[in-house]
Amino acid sequence: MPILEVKDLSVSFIQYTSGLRQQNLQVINNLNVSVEKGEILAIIGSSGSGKSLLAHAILGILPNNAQVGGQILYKGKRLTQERQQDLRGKEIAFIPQSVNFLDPLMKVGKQVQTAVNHGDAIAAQRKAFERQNLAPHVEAMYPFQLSGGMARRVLVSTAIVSGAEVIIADEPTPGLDDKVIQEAMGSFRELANQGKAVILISHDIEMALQIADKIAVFYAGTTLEVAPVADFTNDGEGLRHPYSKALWKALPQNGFQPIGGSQPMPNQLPEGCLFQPRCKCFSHECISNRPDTRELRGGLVRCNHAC
Ligand SMILES: Nc1ncnc2c1ncn2[C@@H]1O[C@H](COP(=O)(O)OP(=O)(O)OP(=O)(O)O)[C@@H](O)[C@H]1O
Ligand code: NI
Repeated sequence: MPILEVKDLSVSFIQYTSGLRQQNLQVINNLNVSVEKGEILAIIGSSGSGKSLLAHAILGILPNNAQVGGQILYKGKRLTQERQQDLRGKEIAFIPQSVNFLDPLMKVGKQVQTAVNHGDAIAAQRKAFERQNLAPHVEAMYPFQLSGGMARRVLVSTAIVSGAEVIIADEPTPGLDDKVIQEAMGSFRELANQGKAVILISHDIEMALQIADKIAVFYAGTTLEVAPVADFTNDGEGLRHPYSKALWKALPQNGFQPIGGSQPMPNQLPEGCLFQPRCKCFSHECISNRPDTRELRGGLVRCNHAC
């Protein structure tokens, strides 16, 4: 059984346009994804595809004007708002996209100590800092005194000391140098090897392929495919969706064959398949009929024609 399972998740925002007119902006559409203990699931997809919103929906930190449909299950039980509040930072830890989540007025050592749920907080913080290559004097520093890489490592330390079973990291490595990225990835692998489930959100497909066990490909607020990492090989013939194949072939080592067009905005989604306007192999059915997610060859796909 997956430790965390997202079934048919939808998120929309109620927006007020001119006067009191209401508009419902659908930003996540019937999204399905799951993660097992000991596994790293990478979520890839371009900007605006819904990666951060999925993380926020799992943690229960969406803004008040968000409406959520579908189900999120943790250990087989529905993750209600109450459970989300109880588990956040304890069993489900979040490494946010922005280092601004650090409290600017609190020394970073103290911040990490407050994330410890069991045992000696100071010892746990020091052990995590050592593991993250943060020198002992860093604990007495404030966030503004840290480099971007150090601030990231403090955030990773917070997740490590929490002892959480599910760790969700949203773009943990933007703008960092290779060495720091490798270190961060090493920490995630270590957590997975300890039996934790890690969800890693990333723009960087190559990095995701290096570290993850399973890749979810997001597009316009849904999952077009979930595939074991081993399917991203050769010509991509093991992949299921034309978009994942196109992403794979757009990588430099695969000939850098870009695809035309762009991801539709949430208020301009096509009626049928979300990828249809950019798809080379669409049929009449794809224009009128949005395919459901289905299981295929040990993965998931949302395409009328994948076989
Ligand atoms: N509070 C909000 N109100 C209305 N629309 C929103 C809100 N928050 C996010 N969105 C929209 O939802 C979509 C998904 O946003 P999200 O932040 O999840 O994208 P992302 O995949 O994380 O992108 P990035 O890679 O840039 O971080 C975007 O179109 C975004 O504009
Ligand atoms: Ni994001």
